[in-house]
Amino acid sequence: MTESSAHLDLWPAPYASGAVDATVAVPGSKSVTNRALVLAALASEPGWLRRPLRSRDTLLMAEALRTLGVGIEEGVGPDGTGEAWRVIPAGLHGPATVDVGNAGTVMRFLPPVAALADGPVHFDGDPRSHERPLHGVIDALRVLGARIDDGGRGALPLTVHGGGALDGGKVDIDASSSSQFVSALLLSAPRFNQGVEVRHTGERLPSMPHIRMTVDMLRAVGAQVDEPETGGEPNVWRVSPSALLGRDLVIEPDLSNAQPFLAAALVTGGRVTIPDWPSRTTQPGDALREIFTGMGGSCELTEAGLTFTGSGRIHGVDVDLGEVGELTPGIAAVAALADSPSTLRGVAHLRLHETDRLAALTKEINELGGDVTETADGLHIRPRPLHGGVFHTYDDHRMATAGAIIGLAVEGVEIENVATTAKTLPDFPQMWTEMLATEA
Ligand SMILES: O=C(O)C1=C[C@@H](OP(=O)(O)O)[C@@H](O)[C@H](O)C1
Ligand SMILES: C=C(OP(=O)(O)O)C(=O)O
Repeated sequence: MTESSAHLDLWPAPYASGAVDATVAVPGSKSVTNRALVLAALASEPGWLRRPLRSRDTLLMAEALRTLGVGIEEGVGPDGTGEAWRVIPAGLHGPATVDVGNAGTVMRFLPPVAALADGPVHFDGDPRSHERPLHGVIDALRVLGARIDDGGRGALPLTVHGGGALDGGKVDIDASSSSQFVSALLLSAPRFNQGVEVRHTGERLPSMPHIRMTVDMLRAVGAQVDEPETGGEPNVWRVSPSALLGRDLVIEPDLSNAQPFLAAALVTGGRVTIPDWPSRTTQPGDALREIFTGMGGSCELTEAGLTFTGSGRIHGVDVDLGEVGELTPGIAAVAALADSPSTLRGVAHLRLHETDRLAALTKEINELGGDVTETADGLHIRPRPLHGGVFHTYDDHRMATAGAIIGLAVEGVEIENVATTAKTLPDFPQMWTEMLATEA
């Protein structure tokens, strides 16, 4: 926060002089790709992932699984169309070293996989990865029979001393700091000797759609899952031990990465179509249809995809984003440009995401002349006339896209380190520029 702008890598965020009118094909979902990779690696037969996301987070996941012995080959899908990964499960071996980068999915989903390997697996990542919560996974794995050396930190770096198999069984966890603790334990559980029974004992559990995604994807590969939403006990998930099927899976577009493009329609009073928007999905980004409609505009789901049309007015919202926390930076950016104040609630856990997102959004929007205050669990955003300036991103892909949204309406915004979007959307700057080339 103290760097002088002379040494910064700055990207002039394009200003929109008119209404955008574009179709933007968004690459595959990070959350679906990384779950599909883990499940395919644990299956008893080869499988295919078609149209996988290729970004820092998913390449780190693929590389980590390869390091453990899994085959992941480039190819075209069985029907001859589209780029694909063929995943060939194999015995999981240590010693191995896994770089998690700053990927929540890698640092949380892979220690349970490593517990099944036949040797030590060392995990480390970016400096920020040492600060992100992991205790839920570490403590739970120990209860389930794993040996983990974390130097008493309850966080990265750590070594999982895989014993070739894991007992599994019942475990209580507090997943109020990340839903990924629950997803991590469930994803590998079919391969635990006794499966797993996970009970969340803490306060609010964030990001429920992502847990639904885990359950749906487990069921799709043949796992038996009991869970609260289909008649199970509240806050308890059970996965039985079983073999998993290798599947041929087409990865949905990343609806959270569609957010900045939909926001562009809202902010410029234009129109953006996202092809292949799924008619049924567990992705949290699907909530944008309702949230952005409430902020001004309308959407229509047709054969062509989801078309969002801005009305030329942007309204503030009062909304609990606890289920869809990863949408917060983009919603905050739009809210800073609205005609009335907004309150974003239910997202205290964002303080431990890629960066402290509540502090970062507050500081960066205020430095452009905004009036944002942090609350215990979110943000109050009172729109003010904004001016240009540097928008710092703190190695957070969603800070970069949030700054780009503001830059559409405010001349002279410069995004520091826009390349950080490579975490989930490496082509963002080019896609953004191309979208704007179609201004009406
Ligand atoms: O399981 C997943 O794929 C994710 C779950 C959520 O994590 P938290 O519950 O830690 O917010 C979300 O924010 C993250 O971007 C992806
Ligand atoms: C919180 C996010 O990522 P991660 O999977 O690293 O938790 C995100 O993508 O907004």
